[in-house]
Amino acid sequence: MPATWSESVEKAPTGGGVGATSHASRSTYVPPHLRNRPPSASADPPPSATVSYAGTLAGNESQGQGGPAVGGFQSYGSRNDLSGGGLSRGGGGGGSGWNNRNGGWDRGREREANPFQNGVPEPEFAAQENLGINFDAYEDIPVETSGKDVPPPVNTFAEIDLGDALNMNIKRCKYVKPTPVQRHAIPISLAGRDLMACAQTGSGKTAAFCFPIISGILKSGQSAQRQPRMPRMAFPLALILSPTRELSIQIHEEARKFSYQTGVKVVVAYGGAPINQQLRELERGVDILVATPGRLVDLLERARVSLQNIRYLALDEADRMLDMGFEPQIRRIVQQMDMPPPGVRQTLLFSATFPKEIQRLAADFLSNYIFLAVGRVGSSTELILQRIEYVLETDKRSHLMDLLHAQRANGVQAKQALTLVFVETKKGADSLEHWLCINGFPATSIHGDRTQQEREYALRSFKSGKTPILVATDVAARGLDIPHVAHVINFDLPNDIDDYVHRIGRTGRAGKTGLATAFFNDSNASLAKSLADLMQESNQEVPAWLTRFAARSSFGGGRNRRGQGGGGRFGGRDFRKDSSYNRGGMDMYGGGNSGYNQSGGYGGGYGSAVTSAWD
Ligand SMILES: Nc1ncnc2c1ncn2[C@@H]1O[C@H](COP(=O)(O)OP(=O)(O)OP(=O)(O)O)[C@@H](O)[C@H]1O
Repeated sequence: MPATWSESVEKAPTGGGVGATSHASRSTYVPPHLRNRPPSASADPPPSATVSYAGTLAGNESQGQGGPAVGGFQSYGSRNDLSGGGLSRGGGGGGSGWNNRNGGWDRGREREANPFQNGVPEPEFAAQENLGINFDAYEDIPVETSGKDVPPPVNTFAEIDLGDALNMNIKRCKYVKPTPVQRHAIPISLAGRDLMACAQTGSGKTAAFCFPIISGILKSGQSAQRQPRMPRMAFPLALILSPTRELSIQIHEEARKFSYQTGVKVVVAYGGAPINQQLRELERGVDILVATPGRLVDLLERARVSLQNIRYLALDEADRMLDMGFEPQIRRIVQQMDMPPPGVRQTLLFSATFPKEIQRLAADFLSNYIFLAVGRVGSSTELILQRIEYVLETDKRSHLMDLLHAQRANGVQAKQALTLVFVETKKGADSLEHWLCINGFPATSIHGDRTQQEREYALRSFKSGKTPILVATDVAARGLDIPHVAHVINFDLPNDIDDYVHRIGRTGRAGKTGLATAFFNDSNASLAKSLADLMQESNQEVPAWLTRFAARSSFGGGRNRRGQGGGGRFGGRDFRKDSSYNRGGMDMYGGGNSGYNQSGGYGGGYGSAVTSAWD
């Protein structure tokens, strides 16, 4: 089964004809002004615009799912084991053991595409990246938890009762032991507790929320239920929301690996792709729905999804999901539809950054939750070497060229050294991509003005090394896990330090090291203080000129979600511990909602409007 829309288009027998960029096997560059054109008889770009690159990598692009199509899978067969019944919470494992959900998949097992295959036989997965994870890099990482009765962490996956099928998939993923956030978050979630978890980029948060959800569904024996009177409506048990389409696609791919041959069915729904295919998938049954908010609202309005059976709600990049751009949609989905309230469902919020204002807002969605911070809240990992260079606006391109030439001279190339370049605007991305290509550096771009098909193609072309430079807006800033991103360049710095943290976090993942370079000039003065502070906290060398900028601009304000705060951020970062938030002596650790911000609408005055790149 093609995992994404463009895969399905590319695999369609009609072939080609969906625009020049749809040629999966060609490393052709299409200038921005020629994109989004209707198909022509010959989709080939003009020869002058063609940049051929890294012939050695040709053919590396098509990474289909390999396995047979799932199509036609209709039901879980013998899932008459709804003994769990209701929406009971809590780990509740007891001795009852694991419900056998294999019936449906057993019968249709040959139909379940192997998510591990990716076009190569399963044993070769052993050569995957995760073997190299450097756990020493996480050895002395500070961890803080707060809340009532925090379950103790575990040291190994074996200590946790996740079930055989899931354990098998963990082995298939080559996860030898849990990362720090997994060590703490998984037992908390398995105990049925709500969780707000903050852990550094690339530290394994996806598995930290997926494992307990899959395990909980398996344990309960509940399955994707159907209402005979509403056969076309899907009733997922878990909802995972993320801010971008590409991140939803990635979470879906990960969750499918984790739930392989467990009988747990994962479906993804995101904007920009034809809704009909997603509707068909949903009709076949769904346990875990991964979605972007906009598409989910559409599905809810069409009455094709009901949230009444939701037992698990996970928000990835939760601070982003609750900031001004997404908050109304999230409230609509979570509070104004038919989803069970906090205390009935279990809610898991994850991000690498959690501004206090957002924590306060998030409390509306949680019940008696545990706050977990692994590493410094919102800090960057020390695995990333950060360099800040003063570069005038007019010199940025030549400076970038120097960096890329130096990189090439060092012999690190193509797939082994991908470079991600962040810019401020969609136009700027197109223009820089074009300029790089005509200067002999194969690049592609991802931003909100590109079609979804082009976005997915660009990402695959980048991952494969065919175009080892990706010019991106913030649409690629969060969550994307792309192996071999060796260098993140902030050609234009963001206005917000948290965005910077997420952007540079595209490198230095899963214990590996990475490099992040930023071009700074006077127009970034408002970021100087938070940037200098962040670098200091991450044991980076702060240039003297930046310290001077920071001293000068510290009065200036600027858009900074972190607020005044000051001082080290580790310790007391659960906003419930901050007396200024703890109005009226309310027991913030008590059950039920916090009572803050019930009306919604955070007015903190930060954050740019959500661009069309999102969702
Ligand atoms: N226990 C583990 N052992 C080895 N590798 C792991 C383990 N857990 C996760 N990984 C790998 O670490 C990488 C980063 O994980 P993930 O994408 O979940 O990070 P994240 O914390 O969500 O990052 P971000 O904040 O950028 O979203 C992935 O490639 C994942 O497969």
